[in-house]
Amino acid sequence: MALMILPLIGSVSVSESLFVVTTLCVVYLVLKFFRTDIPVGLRRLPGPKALPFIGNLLGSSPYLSLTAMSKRYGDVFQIQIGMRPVVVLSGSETVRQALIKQGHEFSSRPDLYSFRMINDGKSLSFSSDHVGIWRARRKLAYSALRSFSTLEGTAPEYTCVLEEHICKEGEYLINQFNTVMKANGSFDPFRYIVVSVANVICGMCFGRRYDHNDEELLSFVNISDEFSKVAGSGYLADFIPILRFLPSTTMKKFLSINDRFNIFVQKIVSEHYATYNKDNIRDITDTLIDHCEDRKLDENSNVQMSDERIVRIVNDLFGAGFDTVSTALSWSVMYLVAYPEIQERLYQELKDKVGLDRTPCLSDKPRLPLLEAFILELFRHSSFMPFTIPHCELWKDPSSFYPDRFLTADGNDVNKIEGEKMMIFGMGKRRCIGEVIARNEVFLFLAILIQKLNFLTVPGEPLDMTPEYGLTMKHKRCHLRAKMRTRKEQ
Ligand code: HEM
Repeated sequence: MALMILPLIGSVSVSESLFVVTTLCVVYLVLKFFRTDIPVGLRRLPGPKALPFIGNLLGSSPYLSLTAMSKRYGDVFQIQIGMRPVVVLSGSETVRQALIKQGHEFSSRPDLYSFRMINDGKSLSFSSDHVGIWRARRKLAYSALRSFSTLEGTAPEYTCVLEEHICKEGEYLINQFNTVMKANGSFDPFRYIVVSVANVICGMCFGRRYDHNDEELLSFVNISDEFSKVAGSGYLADFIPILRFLPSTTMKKFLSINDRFNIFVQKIVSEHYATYNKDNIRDITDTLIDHCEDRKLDENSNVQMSDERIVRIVNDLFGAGFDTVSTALSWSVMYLVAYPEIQERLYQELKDKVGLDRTPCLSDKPRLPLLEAFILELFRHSSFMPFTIPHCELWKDPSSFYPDRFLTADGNDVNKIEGEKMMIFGMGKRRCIGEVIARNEVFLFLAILIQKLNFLTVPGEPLDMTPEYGLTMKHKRCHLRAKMRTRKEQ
């Protein structure tokens, strides 16, 4: 700014000069105000030099820029995003030290402007509260999820209600892929997978499912990438506060998705309140209403939460439950297409260990080690939630997609020690509470799809596996083909 003004100084008026000097003073004072002083005896963390107001530029793939910086500055360094100082931790030991050994200190979330817009600022996942109320809500959410996912199914062939929902949605998904294939010759995998996955969590939270063409459901699940971009710290006004006052199409879209989502959930919660019967708890929403009635809250923390806060937990579960799992499954289909020989091996494993006459089930897991290894490798290689991944030095030949790295030497089992290095669900006090459900969903949906369908590219359309940055990184929307497996192939 000063460089641009200096050559002109000879021809400017006194009032213009005064204006320039005043502006420079204000800028200086603002910079001084936001500068964080280091307490005596402590050192400033290493890190790249930041530009005033803008901070460090991370480009469109922040996880790659940060990985490059960690090579230069080490496992603990500081950057500046806009006007906010940010400490970056990398390397599994450092992350473990922070999130497990010093778990309490690191269990909060930053108080970002965009996070306050999610779930009216009362989100279990995004709000900066990390003690009393957050702990009580997390406990409640966890127990509601656990009791509902282990509940018995409505028919004897299903061991639990989660299995029943996934099996039914898996069959609907196959029919849907076949219908669209017949009509159009190809399909957009995410568009259909997201509805099936949303239906599983809808079944558990609200006891209902939606049609693949339901406009209301599609109006927010099918554009969840817009939400993910902002929630993945991609919104500049979170870091440069003055930008909040400027019109922003990103924020407009973000607010609109949040609104549609809240209205959708609120309507169902109101219907549940109207028909609630203590002796017939139908789903997770009823469980939460039941808790409001009983006030059976965290006995240890003496925390009292409003009814509204308790019922809002269902927003968090539904929101966290569909975007993550559908992103994982959509990537899985991309990898199956990208590595046809692995797809064939997975099909053979299913054919040999489960057969083709019955639908796979959750108890088939120990019989299908290659599928388990494929899922672990998918989590590792796609790293679609990039800020929880372990340092790549942990893996031999990290850029290859190689599921066998997660198998024992004889190939008959999953190598548990290697599997436990996979930290896509986070760790410590904020670790994902939906991990068991998510792992089961990805496993069973995939087993059902691979048993029946062979996924292929569309001729002439090369596969683009470049991830698009967001809280959950998605592949670009694309078209694929699927063919029903015939008995002849067996
Ligand atoms: C493959 C699927 C999934 C992945 C990769 C995943 C990953 C994660 C990660 C990385 C976190 C943040 C951990 C941290 O901050 O350190 C998280 C939090 C969370 N997840 Fe998941 N998740 C998945 C599926 C699910 C499902 C199915 C549900 C619920 C049904 C769920 C519910 C939550 C909730 C409520 C939180 C917030 C916890 C808190 O802040 O206390 N997730 N998840």
